[in-house]
Amino acid sequence: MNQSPIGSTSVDDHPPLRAVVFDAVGTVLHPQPDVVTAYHEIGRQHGSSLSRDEVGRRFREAFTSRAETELETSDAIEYEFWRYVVGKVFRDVVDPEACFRQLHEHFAQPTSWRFDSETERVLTALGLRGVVRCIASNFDARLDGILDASPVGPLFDHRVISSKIGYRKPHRRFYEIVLETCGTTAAETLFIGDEPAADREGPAQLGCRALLLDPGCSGEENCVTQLRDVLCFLEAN
Ligand SMILES: O=C(O)COP(=O)(O)O
Repeated sequence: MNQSPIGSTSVDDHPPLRAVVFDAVGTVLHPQPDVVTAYHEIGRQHGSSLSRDEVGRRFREAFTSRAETELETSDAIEYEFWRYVVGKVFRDVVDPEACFRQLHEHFAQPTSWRFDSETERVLTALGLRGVVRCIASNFDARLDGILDASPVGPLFDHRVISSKIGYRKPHRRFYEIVLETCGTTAAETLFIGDEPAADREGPAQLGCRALLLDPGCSGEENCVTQLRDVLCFLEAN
């Protein structure tokens, strides 16, 4: 077990943890191949001659251009956002709409994703302790199909998906709905995820405990390097 700083978080005054809420993409779920490789390959099939590096640069620019204030959503809004991203990345494809549809469908396929190798073990261990396990994601309704196709899917007691509830992380309402869904108070609930604003600061503002998952963190408070550190955190709290 690596020495992450989880023990440094003293929460003696908190009630026991009764729920763990996992972010999806970048935490328990990873695209295979990675997003840039998939975009580059599918773009190429549609006539794009962009380099992989250029695809990556354009993707990051388009993806991060989303206003932090636009946190209300729906499946239609998510669909249009992804159409916008693909359009920003590829201006040299023969049929932009066909390219977009293929990419959108690609990321709906369970075979385009893999679960972190520790997910099943961590969820099973939490279940044996009677801890509620929730997946809470800014991904859209495509996540349902991916979870339904995996043995990992039924190990989550609840799913909260932003496009279905109308709010994206870090909108406060998103976390409130997670708590209502889990039936736990903020202090009884631990969030874990790879995005500081969405997965750590957002839930912490409501009084939840929250861990950033970052393989590169060292010594930082409320940051762990691997998924199974959640179990150590529960032991220590
Ligand atoms: O924005 C996304 O699609 C990623 O969503 P997630 O990291 O909250 O699962």
